[in-house]
Amino acid sequence: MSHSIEQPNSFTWQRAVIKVGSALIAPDGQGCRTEHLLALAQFINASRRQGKEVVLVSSGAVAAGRNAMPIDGKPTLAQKQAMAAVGQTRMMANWARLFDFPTAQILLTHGDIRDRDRYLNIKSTLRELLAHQIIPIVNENDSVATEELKFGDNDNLGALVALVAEADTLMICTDVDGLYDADPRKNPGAQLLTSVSDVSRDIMALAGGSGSTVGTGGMLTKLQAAKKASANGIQTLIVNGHKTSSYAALGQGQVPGTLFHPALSRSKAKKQWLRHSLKAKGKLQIDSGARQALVTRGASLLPVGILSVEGHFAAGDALEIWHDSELLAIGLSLFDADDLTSIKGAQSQQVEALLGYASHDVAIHRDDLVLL
Ligand SMILES: Nc1ncnc2c1ncn2[C@@H]1O[C@H](COP(=O)(O)OP(=O)(O)O)[C@@H](O)[C@H]1O
Ligand SMILES: N[C@@H](CCC(=O)OP(=O)(O)O)C(=O)O
Repeated sequence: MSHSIEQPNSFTWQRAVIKVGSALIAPDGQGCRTEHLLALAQFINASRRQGKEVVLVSSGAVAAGRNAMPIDGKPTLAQKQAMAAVGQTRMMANWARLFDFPTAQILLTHGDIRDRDRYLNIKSTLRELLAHQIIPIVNENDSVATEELKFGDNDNLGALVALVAEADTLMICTDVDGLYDADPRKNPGAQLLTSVSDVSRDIMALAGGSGSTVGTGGMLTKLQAAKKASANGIQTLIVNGHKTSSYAALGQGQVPGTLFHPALSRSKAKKQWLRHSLKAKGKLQIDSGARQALVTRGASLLPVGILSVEGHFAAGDALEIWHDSELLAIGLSLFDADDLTSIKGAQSQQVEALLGYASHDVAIHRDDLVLL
């Protein structure tokens, strides 16, 4: 088996997606409480003071809206969607009370992340919010996403958000200490696994369903999320959000639950993705100043350094970046071929006038660019 029962490992992180399950928001299965969120909010505050960045993925809309719509028996899908609509605002108000900096709501469906234009917009929005020290709080758009409410879960959403947000860490806060070798609610002798290096079939087979009335996926969706994150160079932690000691340990760089190691480094994962999963749709020639900025400063590519644009491509497509006869880098363009041709060589402040609309001031953001 590829797992081990060891002493807690230490770990470091810089940008985390923290996923908070319904059980922590609504411990009684309905309404919204702060009981289990205070210690987490303090941890987030302290982490931000150290310059770390956090995106929250918060469940709990359905549970938070449940007592506004008393019904007999199991709610129908439409009733759950209505509960989510009521509960989402309550849940956001609950979070806002815990932070002394602004919070922002982002509601997503899986379809939004699959659509290239929407994906780019989500990415840019997250980037801007983080740059302005605002904490994005993401949830599924339950009221519009039929199949998401039926099959969707915020653990897998958390992994996708970690990818879009370029996070190095996914922390899943739940009501259990981590991954056990059997569901601890049913097996009192179950052992906690502190470190998992490969989310193999053996590991997947350990997962049972949700133990609470409000949780959606149980341990299985957490393992799916960890697998996805790991394949993209992101580490995942499952921690018990019911225990304040979890956050104290995290604050000291210790792992209080289960740590899933990334399968490869983030830069390698990104390089593989850009190199092998995406076919370049165009070519840019850049000048020596831009080459210098990319290579020595890891800077974004500005329109001013672009000498020529070749190919038919849309915003979001991969482009090769050349300097003379040297293939330097691959990156995702923020503009389509026509717009990039119009703004090549221009100063960033001229972009709006040239295109006729306000847009990005870089052509390829440094996070979307790998040097070869
Ligand atoms: N192997 C396992 N190890 C730990 N917990 C497990 C395991 N299998 C199933 N579970 C259950 O998963 C639950 C957590 O998932 P869930 O109820 O969906 O929480 P959340 O609302 O935080 O997503 C635990 O309370 C536990 O009963
Ligand atoms: N989007 C739903 C929660 C879905 C979900 O995955 O819940 P959970 O298993 O508690 O993380 C809501 O806000 O109620």
